[in-house]
Amino acid sequence: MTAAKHFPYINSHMFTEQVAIADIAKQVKTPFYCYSQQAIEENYLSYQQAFAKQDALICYAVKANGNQAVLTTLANLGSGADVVSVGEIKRALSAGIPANKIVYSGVAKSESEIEFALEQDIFQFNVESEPELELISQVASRLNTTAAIAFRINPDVCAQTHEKISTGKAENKFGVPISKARQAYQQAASLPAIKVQGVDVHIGSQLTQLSPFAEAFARVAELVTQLNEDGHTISVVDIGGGLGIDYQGEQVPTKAEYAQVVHDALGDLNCQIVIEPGRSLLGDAGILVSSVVFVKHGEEREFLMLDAGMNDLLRPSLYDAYHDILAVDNSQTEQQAYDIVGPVCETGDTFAKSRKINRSEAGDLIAIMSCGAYGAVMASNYNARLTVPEVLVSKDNFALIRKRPSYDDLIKQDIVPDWLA
Ligand SMILES: Cc1ncc(COP(=O)(O)O)c(C=O)c1O
Ligand SMILES: N[C@@H](CCCC[NH3+])C(=O)O
Repeated sequence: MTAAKHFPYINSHMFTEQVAIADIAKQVKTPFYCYSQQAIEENYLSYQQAFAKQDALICYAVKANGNQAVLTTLANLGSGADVVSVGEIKRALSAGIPANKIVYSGVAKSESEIEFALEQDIFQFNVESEPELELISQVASRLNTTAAIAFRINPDVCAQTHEKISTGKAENKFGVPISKARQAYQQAASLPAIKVQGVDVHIGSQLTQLSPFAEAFARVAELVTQLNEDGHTISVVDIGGGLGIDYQGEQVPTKAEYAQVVHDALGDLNCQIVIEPGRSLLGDAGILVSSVVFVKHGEEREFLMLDAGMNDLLRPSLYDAYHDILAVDNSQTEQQAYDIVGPVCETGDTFAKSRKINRSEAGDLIAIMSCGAYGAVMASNYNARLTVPEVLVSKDNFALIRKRPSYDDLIKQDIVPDWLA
């Protein structure tokens, strides 16, 4: 829903100062992802404004959209990065995000990944288990350096979101149980090459209620007080990401309301607050543009067959996620209910069922809305389909920010052993 605000020119010929989606489609060919630079900037600035009264560092969650042009847009605004792999550290650094604004999350960091992060001297390791802590201590000792750490605490709070993207319940793989946290910090303080710096929490993604945040942050606040009493110096509280966006008319909390909850729970601790937003920075800033290949009159349903598939945008198949779907040209106003599907050989390759949109025909352009986050990054080559290009629109300009690879590139990734040739 909200994405429509950033792409007014999709459904209208009135906004001629903007780039028309149809013009991009002519040059780039569908399917392609299209992002609005202005929307990304607006979203970042509204976070900055909401947290202006707190000592806060925004560390964009690179996993939501790791395109170098997207990262550069955020780096230019002063953003840090929340990363989960060496690949994401390299992407962030290459976009100009300094290492001292990088926090590193993830449940299974390997020795070589830890070594790389230490060599870059990142701001903080968000440690998710005791064995990980021990490995970081060993590697840091070997490199004769110190690792600044926070434990990611699992507060056992229900995030009231889809179960596949809920991370803060006791049964989830993430973090150290809050009941074991003081013990874990004791261990950290006793290990060489470790500097205890912060406490981290992230209870899930696409949260549309503030109460789970409030509950988790209250538990963190209590823990920070206890840890300080235990003799540690906690100077950073990393509150993770998770603020949801409006996909289907949901009433989502504003960034200001979210910041108020943070302030109410953590404001007295005298800590720097790290925020790791992903979806709420990128989600409504991107769309997937596709063409209708065929309209098929099934026995029970009308199918709109698109050239984009589940390999390009996995969210509807994986989470039954709702995305608004619009006809790019709205000169036809008659509505029709369609099952909107892709070309992949799976019944699950369905973007929407019985969805009413403008009556469409083969060759028409269709926009799938609000897929700037967890869209292109989750794409695959399933069915030997090429990953789709990405485009960034800025005022009346647009630029290709990711090329469509060739089939040759795809085929050459595989190696046929000599004995088969
Ligand atoms: C540790 C961590 N931080 C930040 C995020 C970003 O979350 P979101 O995109 O919901 O803001 C995620 C993803 O859920 C995450 O796992
Ligand atoms: N991939 C998920 C979000 C996962 C967040 C990662 N911790 C989505 O598309 O909604």
